Amino acid sequence: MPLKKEDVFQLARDAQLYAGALIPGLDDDHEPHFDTLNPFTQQVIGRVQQCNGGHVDAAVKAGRAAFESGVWSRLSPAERKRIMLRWAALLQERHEELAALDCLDAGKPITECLNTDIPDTIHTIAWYAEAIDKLFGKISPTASDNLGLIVKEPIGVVGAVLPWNFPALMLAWKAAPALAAGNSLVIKPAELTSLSAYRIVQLAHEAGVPKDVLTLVTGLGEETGKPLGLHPDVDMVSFTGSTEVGRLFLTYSAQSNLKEIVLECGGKSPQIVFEDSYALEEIADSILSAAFWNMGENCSCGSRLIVHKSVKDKLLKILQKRLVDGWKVGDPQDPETAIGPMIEPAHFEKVCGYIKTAKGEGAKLIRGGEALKLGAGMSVEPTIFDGVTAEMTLFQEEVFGPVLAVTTFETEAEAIHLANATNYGLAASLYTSDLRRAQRVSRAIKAGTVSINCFSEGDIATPFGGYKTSGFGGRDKGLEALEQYVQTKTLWYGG
Ligand SMILES: NC(=O)C1=CN([C@@H]2O[C@H](COP(=O)(O)OP(=O)(O)OC[C@H]3O[C@@H](n4cnc5c(N)ncnc54)[C@H](O)[C@@H]3O)[C@@H](O)[C@H]2O)C=CC1
Ligand code: BAL
Repeated sequence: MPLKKEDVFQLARDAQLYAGALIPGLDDDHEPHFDTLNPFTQQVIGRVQQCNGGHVDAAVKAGRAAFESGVWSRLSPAERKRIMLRWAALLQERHEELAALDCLDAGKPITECLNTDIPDTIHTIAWYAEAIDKLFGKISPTASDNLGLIVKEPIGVVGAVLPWNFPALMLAWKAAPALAAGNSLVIKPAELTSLSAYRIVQLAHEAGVPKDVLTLVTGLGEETGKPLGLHPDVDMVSFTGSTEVGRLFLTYSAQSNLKEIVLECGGKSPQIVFEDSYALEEIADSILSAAFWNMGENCSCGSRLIVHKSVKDKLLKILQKRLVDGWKVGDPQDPETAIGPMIEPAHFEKVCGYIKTAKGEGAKLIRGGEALKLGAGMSVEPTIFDGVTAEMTLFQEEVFGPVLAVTTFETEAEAIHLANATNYGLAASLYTSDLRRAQRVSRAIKAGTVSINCFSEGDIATPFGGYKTSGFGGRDKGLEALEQYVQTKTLWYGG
């Protein structure tokens, strides 16, 4: 019987939740482990197994043997699709349980988990399942006595290293295309949020994905993530997380077997509001969502508002009023809550540090800036700084919290210059009612996703990833993601 979210909340109160290795032969040894906490109550809600290099090696060996046996890699795409659709159906049956796990483990508002994270997780898996039996190879132009076929083959053993901010959804963004393409996959969730990953992988096995093909190693970055990055028999790693750790994966690859690396890292996304924007009341909610959705703990967070000087004061007034009327801060289990606690005390301190630095560098605090005690956890009031210049830390560095930096401009060229004036290039939004301006500016912004008159990461059909230090090696989502989990082979038939 699927668990209801109330049952999961009770299990968490009893500290009965668990996540650990899912590797054939090793998945009943739960030790050593560390505790996982509810960010709102700061109470232990369960245990997470601390996997080591030995676990990683066992998972990779299982994945390699399964890959060479063809049990999944040589299955017809239609058969893989059938199993993955069954997986999606099982997740649908369990969607309340999965939403509750991410709410409790990550402090994400339950309404978000129920309406966005888990439905998108399920849709991602179903979408790649449906895509995989509709991709055709190519025949090259040759003389009639030759035949050149260009075929796609799975890469082999893939590692997926995940962040804590969208635990279930980021797993799906990696696992769905990697498995649909026929690879074996070793998943390493973030140490702070492993609970939903454990359940989602169990359900994949129940649906028929062979246990050797899809394995899970829980644990810390150095002890579990690093051996995966350095493993000589892993063919590719797809990573989402900080740019700093993303760089490490490039060095792991260089130090080992030149495995392919795909990185989806941080951002400092601009939101440009031109003087000819649609009614400011109409765009205000979109601007606030970009800045404060998921407590600002989002790689595509629209953390820089670049606004034309003539409309700034009016827009800021509207934004502040909307923040008072909406955006309830509180217990993530409350369906009305829009802003929950920060993921952990250390991260809260980091966000507070950025607020302090912004004040010290001369930015003008116009809203928020205060620490908020939320249950036993901590959050930060949705915060807005005006007068932020391109030289300031708040303009340049990813805060990963609910802090919006406001900068003004006077010309279109200046707006473009400011938008591009960081090392990041993940996403951007622009607001204008001039179609030609929208076309010009969207092309000039160096970012992987540019939303026009809205804030969006697109949908599952559109690729997602970054320019500059926001990304490397490929994209999540879309058919582009599927392509990076296969390699190309030429078959040349002689006459
Ligand atoms: N998508 C994004 O843009 C994300 C950005 N971040 C940023 O990164 C900061 C730190 O957050 P973290 O969760 O600590 O992200 P992180 O980049 O440290 O961790 C992401 C993943 O990498 C693993 N990892 C960490 N150190 C490793 C190492 N030395 N070798 C191999 N694997 C390693 C972690 O266990 C986790 O699974 C945040 O404050 C935020 O600024 C965090 C999560 C997501
Ligand atoms: N917003 C989805 C990707 C990420 O934050 O890591």
